[in-house]
Amino acid sequence: MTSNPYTIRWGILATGGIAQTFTKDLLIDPATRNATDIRHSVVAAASSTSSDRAAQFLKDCGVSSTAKAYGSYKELVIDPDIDIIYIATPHSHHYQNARLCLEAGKNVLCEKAFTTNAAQAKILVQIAKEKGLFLMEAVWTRYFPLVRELQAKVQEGTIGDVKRVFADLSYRKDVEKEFGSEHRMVNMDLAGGVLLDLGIYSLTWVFQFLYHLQPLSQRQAPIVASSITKYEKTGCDEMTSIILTFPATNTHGIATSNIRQVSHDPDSNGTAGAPIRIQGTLGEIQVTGFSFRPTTYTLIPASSASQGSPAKFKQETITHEIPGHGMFWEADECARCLRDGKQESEGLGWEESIAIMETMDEVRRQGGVRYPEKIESTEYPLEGF
Ligand SMILES: NC(=O)C1=CN([C@@H]2O[C@H](COP(=O)(O)OP(=O)(O)OC[C@H]3O[C@@H](n4cnc5c(N)ncnc54)[C@H](OP(=O)(O)O)[C@@H]3O)[C@@H](O)[C@H]2O)C=CC1
Ligand SMILES: O=C1OC[C@@H](O)[C@H](O)[C@H]1O
Repeated sequence: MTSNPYTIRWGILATGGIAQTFTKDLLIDPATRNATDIRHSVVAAASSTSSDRAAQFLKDCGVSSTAKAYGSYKELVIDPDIDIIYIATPHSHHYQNARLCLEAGKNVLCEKAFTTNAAQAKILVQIAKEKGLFLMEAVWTRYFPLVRELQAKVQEGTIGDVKRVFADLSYRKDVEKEFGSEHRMVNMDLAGGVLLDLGIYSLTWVFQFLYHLQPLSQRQAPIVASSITKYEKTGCDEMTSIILTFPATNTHGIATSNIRQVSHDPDSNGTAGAPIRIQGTLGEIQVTGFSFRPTTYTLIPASSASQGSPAKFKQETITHEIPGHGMFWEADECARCLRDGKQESEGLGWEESIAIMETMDEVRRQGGVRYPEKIESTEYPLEGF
């Protein structure tokens, strides 16, 4: 598009699994996804463990040897050569880590779930607002072209008036063996549990249609009815089932999640039933595969006999190729927001991130899941982070 792409310089905070996946995606030439207006440069990484670990991380990701390796997050946030920091620590640490970055004047992309609770999210947003900084929750799925395409179809009325969205994510096969009682997925000290880790994707599918279909001036958080079953070993939430009612449109979202695989196999082509169904008066859209990394959807018209007026589309299945893991699309969004002087993304604005955190607070309240005081706290700074 332009001969002079806008380049942003990333600092990576933490060196675990997703930090590596994200960093590798940043290094993929944006032209392979037809993005010629922006570029990404990884200029530093920090590990709370040691600078050697940060250096090894950079090497493993294939980052240029000129990038800096820090042995603490505090050193990273004061590096003047960084435009934005990507936070990839466990949920329990997001509030403290994001606040550290914002207080130091850095823009932030923070992994999901944004924080452990809405009170923490509100404080981060307030600081970003006051300091004129960009802040975004890294719900990468929102920025997939496939999702944008579906949002446009729904907004155009392709499937009529949308009434209901079903969304499920339940897929781990051997939980006790894989996670035991210490892994961040199930560890209460790290804000583990299915809701903040996987349930947030089910909520994302519900929100990115039903929250957005509410007229802007009447946009409201949903009414929440939910149930939780706990994981015996740690007391974290293992299965969550949520019914959301969006009052401005009287639509319902059913968001379910389980750490364990339940019925459908997202690896399959959807023969056991699509985990995502967006249902309208003229038909529905079914999305198959892992709901956090969607590749395929099917448009299914309702039969005119049962619905009165016929749908104007034919049944069709569409597949999108992903030239990498797919985390670069959220990074591209950050680059464009910084270039355009925006502090928040329209794909997932502050108000919506807070509304989702409030929904998860309410689900945890209804199901009796509370994290240790230290990680629910809004106190800052706290020892040990
Ligand atoms: N978007 C997506 O697809 C995915 C997102 N995620 C999200 O990313 C975040 C991190 O997940 P993931 O990468 O799987 O986690 P990992 O356990 O693999 O990595 C977390 C990293 O955080 C740092 N850390 C700092 N303090 C602690 C602590 N007390 N305990 C453990 N780690 C600590 C460590 O890096 P160091 O030692 O270098 O400081 C560690 O390597 C979570 O918010 C998760 O929800 C996870 C997987 C996929
Ligand atoms: O965000 C995520 O997406 C992929 C899952 O495997 C992972 O547990 C989760 O954190």
